[in-house]
Amino acid sequence: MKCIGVLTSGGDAPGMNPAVRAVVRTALSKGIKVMGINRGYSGLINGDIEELTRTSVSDIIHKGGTILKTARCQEFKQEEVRKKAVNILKVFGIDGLVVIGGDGSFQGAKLLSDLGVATVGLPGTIDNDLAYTDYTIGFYTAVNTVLDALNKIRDTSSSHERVSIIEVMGRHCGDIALYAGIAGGAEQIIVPEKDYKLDEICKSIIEGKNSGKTHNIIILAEGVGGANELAKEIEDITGVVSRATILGHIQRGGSPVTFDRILGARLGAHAIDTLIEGRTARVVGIKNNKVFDMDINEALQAKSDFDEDLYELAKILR
Ligand SMILES: Nc1ncnc2c1ncn2[C@@H]1O[C@H](COP(=O)(O)OP(=O)(O)OP(=O)(O)O)[C@@H](O)[C@H]1O
Ligand SMILES: O=P(O)(O)OC[C@H]1O[C@](O)(CO)[C@@H](O)[C@@H]1O
Repeated sequence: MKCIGVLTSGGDAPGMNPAVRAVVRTALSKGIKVMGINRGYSGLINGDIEELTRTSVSDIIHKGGTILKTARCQEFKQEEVRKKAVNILKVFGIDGLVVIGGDGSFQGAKLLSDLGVATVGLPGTIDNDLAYTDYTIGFYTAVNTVLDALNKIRDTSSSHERVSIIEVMGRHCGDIALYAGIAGGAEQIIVPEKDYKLDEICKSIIEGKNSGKTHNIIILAEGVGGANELAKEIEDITGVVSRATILGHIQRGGSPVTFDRILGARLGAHAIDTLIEGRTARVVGIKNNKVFDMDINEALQAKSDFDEDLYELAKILR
């Protein structure tokens, strides 16, 4: 392997930069040239590609976003477009590709590997929705951002004696809601993996109020439904003033926390080792603090690993 390409795709995630840095510096340390592909698959099909050196990735370890930019590229779902991408890789002399992104990006990587490209996927998404790995790069930073907001909202919820509903990201995965809810002591955690009963939530709000509770925090994963609608329903039923806060893209930004920087470093380095050792159509991940690589098809088929124990613990502790 003489030259490796790296791209970031899908939603950006804090920690993508440390991962890119690790990919570049590990490859260079082994005598492999690195090409940075800008704007995900969109940049790949347009030949938006430039060589990366050690200094290209200096002073980025602490930065949110991705220096390579990212994009969503619907055309990549067409086989003729992917064939064009294969030709571009050949033109640039790239014989291995590291794709940093979420499950959609991995689908693209898998289909590229079916066309003979040596690919390795690196999990970069705040959602933590890739079941084959314990954590994805960006998840812990997003949880910290939510926690910071939750702490502040708790103050005003308490002063006004209101119900505060905080909507967080995670289309099909409740991990951001679950982790931030536990860490922030939310009264209710509503996630796509579990049904919830509005009547029971309202009953506990009224009981809490009667027993002198001044605040009431409900954390809601976006995949379940709208926070504003829920606030109105709760206010109508309980008579307690309810307000919604939708955190949105604030969760995708900011300096990566220690965990995401170290995860990016370890997974980035392992992705290069995987390619050098001739394993392709792989993804890298972490389980029980051990970095590993596995077949991309198996990884994409891994069943959701929602943490039921943590969810039950949240109910006891609230
Ligand atoms: N089925 C598919 N076939 C080929 N390419 C795909 C497929 N699904 C997604 N992609 C490519 O991957 C890109 C990123 O996918 P997507 O928008 O689903 O984000 P993601 O990687 O899942 O990240 P996030 O979890 O942050 O949203 C798409 O814009 C498209 O270019
Ligand atoms: O606004 P965008 O970039 O389309 O992405 C929003 C989506 O991306 C994610 O943040 C993942 O990065 C999802 O939780 C969210 O639904």
